[in-house]
Amino acid sequence: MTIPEYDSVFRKKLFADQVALVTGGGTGIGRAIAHELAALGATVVVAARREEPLLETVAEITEAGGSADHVIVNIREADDVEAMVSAVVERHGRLDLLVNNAGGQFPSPAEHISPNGWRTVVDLNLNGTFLVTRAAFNAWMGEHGGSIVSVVADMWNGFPYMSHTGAARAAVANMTMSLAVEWGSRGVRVNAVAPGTIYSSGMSTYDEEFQRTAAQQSSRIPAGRVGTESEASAAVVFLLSRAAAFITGETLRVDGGGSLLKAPMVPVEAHRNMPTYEGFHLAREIPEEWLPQA
Ligand SMILES: CCCCCCCCC/C=C/C(=O)SCCNC(=O)CCNC(=O)[C@H](O)C(C)(C)COP(=O)(O)OP(=O)(O)OC[C@H]1O[C@@H](n2cnc3c(N)ncnc32)[C@H](O)[C@@H]1OP(=O)(O)O
Ligand SMILES: NC(=O)C1=CN([C@@H]2O[C@H](COP(=O)(O)OP(=O)(O)OC[C@H]3O[C@@H](n4cnc5c(N)ncnc54)[C@H](OP(=O)(O)O)[C@@H]3O)[C@@H](O)[C@H]2O)C=CC1
Repeated sequence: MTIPEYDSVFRKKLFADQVALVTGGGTGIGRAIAHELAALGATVVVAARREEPLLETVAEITEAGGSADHVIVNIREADDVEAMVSAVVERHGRLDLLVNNAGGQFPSPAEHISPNGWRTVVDLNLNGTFLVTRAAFNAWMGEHGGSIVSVVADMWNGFPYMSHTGAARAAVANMTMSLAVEWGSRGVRVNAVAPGTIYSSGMSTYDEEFQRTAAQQSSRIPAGRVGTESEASAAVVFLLSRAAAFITGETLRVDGGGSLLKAPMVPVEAHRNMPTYEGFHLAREIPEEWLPQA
């Protein structure tokens, strides 16, 4: 059976002779990015903790005529990260493109997140992203230039029930701006992509109730639907490419307009637990019918 080519909107050989590292590249959005970059001529290294999905993705890419291999890494471990980046540069002689896609979290009301649960999610999404970015700069990009894109999330207006990841992703967006300034003179562009709800394989890591809530997001998204892995990939590939040569420090939303709506992701229960403030006797008191009814 012939493997159909990745139907990228970008031109073939766009990344010929370039080497890309995609963390979390064995599954979901990262896997789509790895496929698209390989179809555009890059040699792609996919990296994550579990070897099986990485091997599968490498096999798929190879079968489709692309060039790929893998490294096992826990991006929360600084030594692992250094070893991963050294392996890429030793094997392939360069590292032009970095996609910080590895990440994740669990849904929970904030008051039930344990201290270790909070630390784990921040460690993965913020500290891990920093460690990989720093290692790529020090091992190659600082001297030769490069392009970095981190996958964050729709954390504008907060991220209720995922407050740990919201805080960590907002921090990555801020770090993206800092590094764009620090590393511009070294020929390194640093950007981020903020997906809204994407129907990726990552969704199946959640329980059914959460997936139902995610599926209901369509009515709160101007596009009228959730997004695809390829839609997230296309934005990452654009920012990595020369088409974005004058873009750095940016976080690009890929959310069908969902982040523009002020409607809460989770409805607020009717309550009267926030007493009003009226500073003087002439103030207009909110009438009963304007207050939530029991
Ligand atoms: C709202 C509508 C929106 C609807 C809109 C939907 C938008 C969705 C947007 C986002 C989608 C995606 O990201 S999809 C991608 C999803 N993919 C992933 O999340 C994969 C990566 N995730 C992970 O690996 C895990 O979730 C993560 C916790 C981060 C790391 O796991 P580890 O095995 O390394 O960690 P563990 O040792 O198991 O756990 C470390 C601590 O975290 C706690 N912990 C772990 N899972 C927990 C859980 N489910 N609930 C409570 N606490 C948990 C543990 O109890 C530990 O704390 P102590 O017990 O105190 O020691
Ligand atoms: N799908 C969505 O709606 C959205 C997704 N995102 C983000 O997009 C990115 C990709 O997610 P998606 O494809 O949906 O889900 P996946 O769960 O499929 O992807 C997460 C990837 O990260 C890897 N990973 C997790 N922890 C580590 C670690 N400590 N070290 C190295 N690799 C790690 C996982 O591999 P392994 O477990 O083998 O290590 C996995 O390949 C994530 O950052 C996610 O949070 C953001 C907004 C929305």
